[in-house]
Amino acid sequence: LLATATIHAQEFRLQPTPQNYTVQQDDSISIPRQYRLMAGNSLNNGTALPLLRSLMPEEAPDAAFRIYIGTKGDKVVSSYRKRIPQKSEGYFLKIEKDRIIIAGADERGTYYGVQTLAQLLTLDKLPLAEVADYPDVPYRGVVEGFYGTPWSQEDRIRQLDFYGRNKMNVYLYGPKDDPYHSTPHWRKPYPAQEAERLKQLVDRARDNNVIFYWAIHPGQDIRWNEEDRELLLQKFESMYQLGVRGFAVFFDDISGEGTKADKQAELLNYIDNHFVQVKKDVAPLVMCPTEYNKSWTKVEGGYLTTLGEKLNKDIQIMWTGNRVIATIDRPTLDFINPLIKRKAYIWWNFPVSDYVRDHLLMGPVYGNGLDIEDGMSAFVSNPMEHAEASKISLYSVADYTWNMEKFDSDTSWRHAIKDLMPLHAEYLETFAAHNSDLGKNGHGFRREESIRLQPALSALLKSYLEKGEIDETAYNQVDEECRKIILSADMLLASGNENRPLIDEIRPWLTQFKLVGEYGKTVLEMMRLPQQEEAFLPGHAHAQALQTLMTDNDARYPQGVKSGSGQLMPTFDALFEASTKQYNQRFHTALNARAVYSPYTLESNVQQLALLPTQQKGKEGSIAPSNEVILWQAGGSLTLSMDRPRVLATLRIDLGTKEEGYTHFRLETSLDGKTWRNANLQSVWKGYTMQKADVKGQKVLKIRLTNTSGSEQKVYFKAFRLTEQE
Ligand SMILES: CCCCCN1[C@H](CO)[C@@H](O)[C@@H](O)[C@@H]1CC(=O)NC
Repeated sequence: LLATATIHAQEFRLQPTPQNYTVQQDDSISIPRQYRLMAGNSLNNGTALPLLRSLMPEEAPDAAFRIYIGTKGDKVVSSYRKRIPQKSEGYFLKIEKDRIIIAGADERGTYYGVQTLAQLLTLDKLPLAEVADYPDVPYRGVVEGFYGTPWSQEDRIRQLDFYGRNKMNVYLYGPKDDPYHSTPHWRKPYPAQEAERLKQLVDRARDNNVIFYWAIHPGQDIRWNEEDRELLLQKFESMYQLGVRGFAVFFDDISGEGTKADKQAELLNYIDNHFVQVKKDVAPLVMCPTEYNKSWTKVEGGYLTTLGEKLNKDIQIMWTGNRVIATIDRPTLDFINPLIKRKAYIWWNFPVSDYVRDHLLMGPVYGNGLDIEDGMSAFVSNPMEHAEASKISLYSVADYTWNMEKFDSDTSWRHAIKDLMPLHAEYLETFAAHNSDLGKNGHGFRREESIRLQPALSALLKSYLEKGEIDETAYNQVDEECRKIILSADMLLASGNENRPLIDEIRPWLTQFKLVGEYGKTVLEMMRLPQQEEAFLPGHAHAQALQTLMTDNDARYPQGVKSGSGQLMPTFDALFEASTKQYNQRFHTALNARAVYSPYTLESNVQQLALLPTQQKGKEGSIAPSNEVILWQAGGSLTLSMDRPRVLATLRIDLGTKEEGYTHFRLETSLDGKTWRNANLQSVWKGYTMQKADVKGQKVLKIRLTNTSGSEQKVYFKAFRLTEQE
């Protein structure tokens, strides 16, 4: 506890950064043990008072110290009325020698004033401070909208408490793989147990002054008729009975009938007029369009303009930016807002990692404009399936959306890490700094990684590759960082209960991170020895052993676990290869000089498949699955090439579609890359989407899968696995 207090005292900052915060110079009071509460009755069924009482338990009617708390219009704060910012969710907080005043523009503003007081109370003395504060962006928070394992109940409870502390006011529940959110069961009410858990979340959201939005994803099989419309409204009504007061309809990642703009608008206006406006205590309806980013929009097609013209004005329209994964800037908003005739409700696809699941995205939030707060109605982040690990980014999203012009990416990132693990902050920062880039991916979105070490890494590599020399300064910096990497991994793995949920989430990556540090140290030693015939060998063998260990993936993550993949590993691999080649030339040997070896290479002109990693374990080979909807263009193909002809035993493919879906594709094999022969596919189990090819005993060099249907096919890429004959 002492360490925490020390950390806080050293670099105390309020989170998110307030609009106005002044402290009377080195004047403070000790935290009052007792106080007399003067509360406005507008707070009676709100959550500001319970939070205050949890922070300062000793109420005493005759205490000298007083706390005045209320919203604009309450008598108890009437003399401070003019100090309250005229902005929704604004508040005025003042600490004086004998009193504290918290006056909100509305109940949530008052609650945020108490949250700010909560942070000041972590100091050992209360500064005589004055805060006049309010948010830049009206709706700020998180959309749980990713593919993959939905967050657990515990994850979500911790998330909601985190949103309350960080002044985020929106959580949209929309996990793609919840069958009651999407096809097939969106029409059905939740079974009792799930309903009870959702009710707990709704209650927890209310405690944290967070609007819990429940989203429905009906587009894949909705019929535009009265029956489905009523079933959807009944589902919303059943969620309303659970306490939900925010509703959304997502039409993203679908195909077919459900994509029609006029039908979508008709349904949404009906819901607005017959449900949202009737209930009176429900937040504005939110919808996610099918064309939700600029690269998927054909303006002349009229989809967005139809929504812009027809949708009731208070219905919010989501937007991910110029691409599926993109940062948001002024030109992005200047494109979309005029089309939809309202301010976009930004769905920011970061730090979501469901398309690069072997990576963690732990780096700073950066790249969004700092001058665009007036151009959006909301900014919600679609996070990783790793709830705790996502908090680094979410902390900064809260900071950015509350006070955009004062947002400082690096300061916010460092404080996010301190907030997550105050006692191990330096170790978590080392880990996070080297686990931020996504690697190559179908969306072309990249992030900076190992920023502070980059100059040393490139100097070391450059002097070694070009002059065979060692840049001693760079060498020592990289060597020291490898020591810190190994130390950080061990300290975090052994960090016990400080933040066990976080360590449980990132453990495979921590193990990998330690191997990266050891690999770096081993390669650095090799660099010193390519002229020594005997001494070089153990290091080379150790480096290869570490390479093997780094590809031996954790069973829970079949697609692999990557760490330091942006800067560290490419540099260490290049140095491994260069020093081994030097040794081979000097001693006319043939030590293996390839750092990353796989017998399979993948080529494809289907953008989202082209960069999927291939794996080999013993006799098994695979292309890593993707979680997304793949837009497979007509004529598009994927080719898996071997390093030499190999005899197949089995080949299984799963495109997530039924029998007839496979008629759109042709599977072929080739021994020379020129002449191809068809391989028939048949379903493995009736009614399942996995298919097997009759390739047993065939010697092949290449395998090719082509969309021969003449039109784009939207499929999944759930499996592409082969086994070779012994
Ligand atoms: C075909 C591209 C699918 C893009 C899917 N994006 C995310 C990134 O992978 C994924 O989490 C999914 O929920 C989301 C859909 C989306 O961006 N909706 C506005």
